[in-house]
Amino acid sequence: MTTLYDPITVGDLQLANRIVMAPLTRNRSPRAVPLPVTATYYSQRASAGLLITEATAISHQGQGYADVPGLYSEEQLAGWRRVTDAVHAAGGKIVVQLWHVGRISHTSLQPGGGAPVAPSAIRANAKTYLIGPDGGGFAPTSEPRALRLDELPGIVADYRRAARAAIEAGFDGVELHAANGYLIDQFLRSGSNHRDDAYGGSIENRARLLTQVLDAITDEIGAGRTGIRISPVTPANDASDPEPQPLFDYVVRKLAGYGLAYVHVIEGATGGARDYRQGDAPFDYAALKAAYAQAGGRGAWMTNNGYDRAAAEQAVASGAADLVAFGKLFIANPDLVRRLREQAPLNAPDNATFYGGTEKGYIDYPALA
Ligand SMILES: C=C(C(=O)O)c1ccccc1
Repeated sequence: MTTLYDPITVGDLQLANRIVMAPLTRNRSPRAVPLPVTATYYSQRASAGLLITEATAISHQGQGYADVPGLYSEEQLAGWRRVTDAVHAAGGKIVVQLWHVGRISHTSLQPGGGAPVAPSAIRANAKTYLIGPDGGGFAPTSEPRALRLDELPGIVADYRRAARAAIEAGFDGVELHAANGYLIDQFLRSGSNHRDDAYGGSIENRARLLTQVLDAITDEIGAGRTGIRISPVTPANDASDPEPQPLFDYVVRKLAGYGLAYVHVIEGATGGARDYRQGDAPFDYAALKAAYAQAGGRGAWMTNNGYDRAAAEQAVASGAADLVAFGKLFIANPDLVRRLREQAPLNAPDNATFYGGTEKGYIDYPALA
């Protein structure tokens, strides 16, 4: 019987186990440049089968929070090379999550102080994290402007460029962030996409940007080094669609044709209730996985959100998942793999130091003796 601790080949990547560090925003990259301490943070956790970095902006326009990293300047790439070198020296594998926030941003973070961009000019009922003269805090996101058709090829090119930059920075691959109410999810969900052109209305149209971005990334670096994250029913960042099952059934059937390394699925509300639902019926994750397989999907299936050791072991043993991603548990337990395998006690995460700050709550969690 397959266990959480067995190796697995995921696309072009050979992973030592099926325990994944989920992407975790930590707001510790001033001027969007990862600091040397970030290399320590990720290399401490290198025993994970796979590390997925915190969400990383593909462009200045794609930035939505203070002190989150980017992948679009030489200084940022140099910062990430420190990280990939340190992780590889520790025997780990790491991919970078490629992120465009769309409307989840603020004019103070945008090029020239402009409006954030989105599929439609619909303000999200959401907040973002800003740092001002008296420190960090959350503020309402700004009113976005609708992207013009002629701007979309430029955004696709930004994803392609970032994917190439990721490989140059030493990453083993990329994860396309298509979840949690950010740009690609804003196009997918009818609550945020009211376009009346080829990128709005039908499910096929709302998924068009996703497929064009995946075409570009997989053409640039290969599908075997490309994963994707989706969140069918999350309400994060005011994401909403009343019919998530047909929408994401279509999405995974399209994903099946790419030969991706993996599909990463947030089950329920991100960081919240696993049984959260949008629309009339509970979301059927087994049906989603079956639709992907039926359409020829061969990528690994990664699940996330609120798993403990028993649930993760059960998910892999039953075949419901090939890998399980852990977020907060990896913040507090750099040696989570060992602790799960040995059923050792777990450090409790300190919520007060999740976002922003220094080494406290970042690299000072103890490993087992
Ligand atoms: C990138 C994020 C996501 O995917 O939800 C994020 C951003 C800010 C705080 C927490 C999470």
